[in-house]
Amino acid sequence: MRIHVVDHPLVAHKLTTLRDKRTDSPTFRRLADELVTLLAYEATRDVRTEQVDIETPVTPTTGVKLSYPRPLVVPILRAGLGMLDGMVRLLPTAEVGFLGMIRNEETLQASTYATRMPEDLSGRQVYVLDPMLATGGTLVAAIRELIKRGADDVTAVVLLAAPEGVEVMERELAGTPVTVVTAAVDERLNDRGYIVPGLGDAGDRMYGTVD
Ligand SMILES: O=P(O)(O)OC[C@H]1O[C@H](OP(=O)(O)OP(=O)(O)O)[C@H](O)[C@@H]1O
Ligand SMILES: O=c1cc[nH]c(=O)[nH]1
Ligand SMILES: [Mg+2]
Repeated sequence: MRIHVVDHPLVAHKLTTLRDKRTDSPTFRRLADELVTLLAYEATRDVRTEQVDIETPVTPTTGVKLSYPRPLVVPILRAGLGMLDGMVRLLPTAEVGFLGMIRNEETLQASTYATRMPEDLSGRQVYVLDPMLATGGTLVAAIRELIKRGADDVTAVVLLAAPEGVEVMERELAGTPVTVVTAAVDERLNDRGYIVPGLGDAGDRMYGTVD
């Protein structure tokens, strides 16, 4: 597994506002969207392309276009949904699948409550979106499902990662074609499995849940 931490002042600036507990839900959603677009630029560095012949008003030339089969983008509901628009803005022809997953806040075990994506992902590049890589349980389960369906290149785009979760992914997904692109790797997890300093519960902050 490869990990790429995007080191850029605009990313750091937006992430700082996202972390701030005073940032309200509409601003949180807008910043998450902008941040994903910046991360997507790095995450798609190896997106597959093919050569294409075109004519400019001046002369024939060759360029590139995204290859078929099209990439698949999979947001992990709920919080990953807030990253979808920012990603498909850069990849407008991508197909979109969905995975609904929830982490039990007592046991920290992830479970899947909804799956809607192609059965056969052979030869497909897949971009998984989830703002938080905490214990790693959610992303490991999601990526195992994608690889089981035949995906041969998976990139997870996350806003924040914990070192514990990165270690779990490296161990559990060793030898698989997986890359993680993130805005930061934070200090640690607390005893409730939250990232420190983190940004709190991404889904709650994005959608205004207060329970
Ligand atoms: O790395 P892990 O320890 O598995 O934790 C990370 C997961 O927890 C959060 O989702 P949550 O279960 O809160 O669901 P939500 O998006 O519906 O709020 C987050 O969006 C990740 O999916
Ligand atoms: O810090 C964390 C950990 C898991 N899920 C979140 O939303 N935030
Ligand atoms: Mg949540």
